[in-house]
Amino acid sequence: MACVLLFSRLLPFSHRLTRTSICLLSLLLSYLCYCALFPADTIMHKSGDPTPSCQRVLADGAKRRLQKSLSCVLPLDERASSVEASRLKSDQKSSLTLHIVRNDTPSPPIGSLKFGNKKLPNAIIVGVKKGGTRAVLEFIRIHPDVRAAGTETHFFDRNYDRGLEWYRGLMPRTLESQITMEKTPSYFVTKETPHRISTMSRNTKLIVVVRDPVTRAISDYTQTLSKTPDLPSFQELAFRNQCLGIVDTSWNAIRIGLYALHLENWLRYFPLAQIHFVSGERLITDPAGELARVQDFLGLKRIVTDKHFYFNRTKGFPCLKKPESSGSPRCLGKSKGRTHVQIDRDAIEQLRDFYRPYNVKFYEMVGHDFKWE
Ligand SMILES: Nc1ncnc2c1ncn2[C@@H]1O[C@H](COP(=O)(O)OS(=O)(=O)O)[C@@H](OP(=O)(O)O)[C@H]1O
Repeated sequence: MACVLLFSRLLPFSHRLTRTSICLLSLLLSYLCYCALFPADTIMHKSGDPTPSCQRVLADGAKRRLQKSLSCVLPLDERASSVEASRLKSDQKSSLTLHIVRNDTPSPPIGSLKFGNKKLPNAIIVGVKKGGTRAVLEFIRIHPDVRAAGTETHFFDRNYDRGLEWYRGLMPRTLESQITMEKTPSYFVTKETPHRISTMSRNTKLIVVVRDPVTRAISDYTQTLSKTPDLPSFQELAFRNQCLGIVDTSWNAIRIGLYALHLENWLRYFPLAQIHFVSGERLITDPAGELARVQDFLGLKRIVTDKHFYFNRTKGFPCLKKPESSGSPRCLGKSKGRTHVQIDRDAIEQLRDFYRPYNVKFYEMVGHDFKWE
């Protein structure tokens, strides 16, 4: 209307128009002003969506910021691999979304999203490399009373100088009732580690996933070869003199399999009862059985059972079933369960002969025959 009045005053000849023509002109001008002020797409939005667009932009931005804050609170690896963490995350996300819809205030209650405290681990999977350590950690952490650091910390072998507070900082937050875990397979063969862990706490529970040392060595070699294609052959590395059957114990892939020798070092600091041995072979054929024993050892209720696993034919390994709440079935990554490099039968037999006395000694020490023939 203001447009019309202004316009009619500015027109020098308006006084000559009749009352009817002024009315018609006013109507036309009103329409033109209206179109100029409210373009077509704005009008469509307004009729189709009751939320004012600026409010929508604010809400979307706030939602994005809150989701970002969430990823800071929960580390990526934990969110990716822990069923419990992803359940928690989706709960938090939906409650935050509700928060945005109901209030115009975009600031999230971030403080209230943190729960529990970061504690030093009560239990550590200390080895062995290529034994099945990732599988044990991923399977045990679906237990609601277990939370674990997602990545290998290497605190007691490579990062000890950083101090215990640095180590604690890597741990997930836990409630009083939950236990904290981590896994770093190289601990088992690092001389200083048993003493260092016992200095942190003599009560730390230790888990060692052991596997036939010959298969383990081939698995180890297969992994190294995938990163270093011009590596010498397995036989060249494993033997000082293959004709005479002299094994090169200085090669790490061979040395790690001397379980009895490494265990002696641990027994100087920890009683045998505080160390639990998981069979890497049975972990594949009967994951629920092995996990039942791990739960008993950790003093946990047997919650992880056979209903959590299924055998994935394509992968050739057990995987975790789809959790009830959300998510998809989970197998371990491509680097777990690789096809091994073919090694000739003679070399394998020679290595079996080499390891036999060490294996027998190991069975005696732990009071269990793992039947690595
Ligand atoms: N469920 C399931 N899925 C996939 N892989 C499984 C599983 N259970 C045990 N394994 C065996 O775990 C082996 C890898 O061991 P680690 O996780 O200890 O390896 S690592 O030291 O962390 O690199 C890996 O060794 P390779 O088969 O030689 O790749 C597997 O044999």
